Amino acid sequence: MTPLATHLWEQLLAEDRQWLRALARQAGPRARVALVGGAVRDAFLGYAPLDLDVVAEGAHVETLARASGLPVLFHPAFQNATVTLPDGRNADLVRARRETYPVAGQNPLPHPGTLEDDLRRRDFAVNALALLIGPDSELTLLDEMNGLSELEARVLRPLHPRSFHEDASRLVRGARLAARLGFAADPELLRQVPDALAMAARTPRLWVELKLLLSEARPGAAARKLEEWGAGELLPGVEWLQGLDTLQDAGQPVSPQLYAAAALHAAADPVPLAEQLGLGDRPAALLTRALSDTYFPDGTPERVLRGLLRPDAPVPLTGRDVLAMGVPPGHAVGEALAHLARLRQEGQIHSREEEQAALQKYLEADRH
Ligand SMILES: Nc1ccn([C@@H]2O[C@H](COP(=O)(O)OP(=O)(O)OP(=O)(O)O)[C@@H](O)[C@H]2O)c(=O)n1
Ligand SMILES: [Mg+2]
Repeated sequence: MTPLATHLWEQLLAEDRQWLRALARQAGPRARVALVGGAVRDAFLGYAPLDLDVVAEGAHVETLARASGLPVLFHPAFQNATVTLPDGRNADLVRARRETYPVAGQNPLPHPGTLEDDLRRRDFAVNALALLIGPDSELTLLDEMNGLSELEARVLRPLHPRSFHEDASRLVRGARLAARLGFAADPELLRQVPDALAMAARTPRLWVELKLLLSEARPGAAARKLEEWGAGELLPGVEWLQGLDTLQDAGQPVSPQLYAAAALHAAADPVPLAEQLGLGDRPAALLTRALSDTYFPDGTPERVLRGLLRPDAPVPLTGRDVLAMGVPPGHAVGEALAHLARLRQEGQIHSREEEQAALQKYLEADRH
């Protein structure tokens, strides 16, 4: 048992270690059970892994998953079991497999394989480490693809020359990881960028990953990576997305919807982009409201987006402004605001000064 394997193991939640130990014991000495992918990567980097992917070789996955007594959703085609852990998180238990791509861009076909095959089929070396858990809980780190040294160097390298051609979504996954973890692109990644772009339209998973990018902690930084790598065409509006990152850094919460709306604003043709990303109607509707002259209070998504996209947009007068101009509290305030809204809609007032002048005129007319 190496100190590193033990160290990685100790990053896991105690209840997750207990579940994994039980799985390995249940699988027995002829099988191999390993924690793989992002969980091992994150443990190495010092983040507590919460999202567990487990590979089993030489065991019957469904039986193994059900032995814990936890709720299981089993997908026979992929020999993949989703187990709901006691605290509600989902963990994936999958049969070790090789993959072939009969049609590049489409889902691969799974074939039974060894644990090593399963590591070789993955996206990046840093995601291809396995922490083996023996039947007596002995731990071994399996580094089939040189992932450790690349984790230390903080680089992302695809595992073979046709990686991005077969699965172009890896380009977007790479940008998400690079921005989130501060990793750099290996020259081999950059060499494969054109392959991914050529396949993008035929790779539904790429658009799923791009939508996930909008839910990263700092989507603007991830979009910037895509641009730096020569793939800026996948997501327009990097400057605005980065502007939203800056607002978030300053403590303003920004939802994925808001990021999506900003990207749509930058798109030459927003309708197909919204469709490809599966955004639904809400980001487009948010964008329309943000670009309108309707009043929205400070801190609302409409106002945040308007401040970004139309920094010179006049800020309409509010009830407080109307009170400050001497209107008594009560229905008169609402009437004055309604009057201003009407003028705004008719295009008669275009600035804060014009709003004030129009209100002054309205109040004077009222007095006479
Ligand atoms: N197109 C893909 C998707 C996933 N994987 C592999 O499956 C693992 C788990 O996938 P996922 O949970 O999507 O990614 P993580 O690496 O765990 O990253 P995240 O923190 O974003 O979940 C990855 O680490 C990687 O080994 C892959 O090779 N190719
Ligand atoms: Mg994950």
